[in-house]
Amino acid sequence: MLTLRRATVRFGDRTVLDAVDLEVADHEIVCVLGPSGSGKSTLLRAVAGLQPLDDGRVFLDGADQSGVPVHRRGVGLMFQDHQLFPQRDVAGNVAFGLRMRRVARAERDARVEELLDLVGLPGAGRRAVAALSGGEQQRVALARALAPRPRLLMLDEPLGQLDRGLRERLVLELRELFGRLGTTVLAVTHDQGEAFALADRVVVMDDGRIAQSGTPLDVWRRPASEFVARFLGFGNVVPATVTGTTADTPWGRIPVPDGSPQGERRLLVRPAGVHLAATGDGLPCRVETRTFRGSHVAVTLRPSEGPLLEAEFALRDTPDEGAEVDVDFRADDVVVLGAPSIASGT
Ligand SMILES: Nc1ncnc2c1ncn2[C@@H]1O[C@H](COP(=O)(O)OP(=O)(O)OP(=O)(O)O)[C@@H](O)[C@H]1O
Repeated sequence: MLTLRRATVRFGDRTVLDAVDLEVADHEIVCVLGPSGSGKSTLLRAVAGLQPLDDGRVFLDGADQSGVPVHRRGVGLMFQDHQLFPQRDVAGNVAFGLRMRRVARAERDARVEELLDLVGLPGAGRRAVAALSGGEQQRVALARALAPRPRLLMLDEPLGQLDRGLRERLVLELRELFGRLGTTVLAVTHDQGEAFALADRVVVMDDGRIAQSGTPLDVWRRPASEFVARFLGFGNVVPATVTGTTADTPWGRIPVPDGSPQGERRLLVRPAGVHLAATGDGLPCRVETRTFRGSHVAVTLRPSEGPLLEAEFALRDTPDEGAEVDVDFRADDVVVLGAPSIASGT
């Protein structure tokens, strides 16, 4: 449906999109994730036709979009700040794209009603947008973007300004809605929770390039690089020498999954891979901090050797702050990262 071939954008001598290849299939929901400045919005703008490419091509349904203006691309856009028209009521906002396409009045009204039902605002057509809550405005913006039946819907930080609870609810609603409508979606967010909940596939960007692309589960389970691992919030990344199913690390010898890359590597231990062991059977550690996280407790451990270790334990197993414990490691939650180690620091 959407194909980017070596899409490149430069601002002065800075390459903000660096020969990006990306495909989005019909009905697929793809979320582009990455730190601030990694080029996510530029990617969306390039697909929409708001940002010319310095090199490479964008294809929609196989057709090269070079020279095709924004309004001819058949894409819907929804930005973080909604950009609703304050002087128009809800129906006037939702009908905007339909009016631009000169859709007849009766059809327009019917479509607006249908859309407002769809986004959970039935009968809200006459309300003033200024009197709506943030979440309601977000729904109106979504209805407006969906009204002309775009072949591709693009969302830039769609839930950015809303509070956390509302975001978590809306993201599930969005996923359900897009699934029901069969909408093809390319969304951009810096919030990994949002991306993982919404997407069929996540694409992690690092400085204008794609660092990893895969299902949320794949990316979570097997981050491709230290950059991706750290971006996902994993802190236990150390240099290691991998031989067979064992790795020599600053925390001692630990097991790694069968088939792991061999030799000098970076290695990630997910917090769930750190387990309490019988005294004298593991790496001695002191419990530094405990943070209650609902279903588990996140614990920082200071080992007798090596850097601080992040662990998570079930509520009933969590040792007290200051306690001395021994831990061992489970291979299932150890990931030998792909690229060879760059010999430096931790
Ligand atoms: N019109 C422009 N002129 C010059 N530099 C620009 C322009 N637009 C974006 N940039 C720069 O390009 C880089 C990528 O910007 P972009 O907005 O695509 O990043 P992003 O990943 O979406 O970031 P954020 O999450 O903060 O929105 C940034 O360093 C930004 O300052």
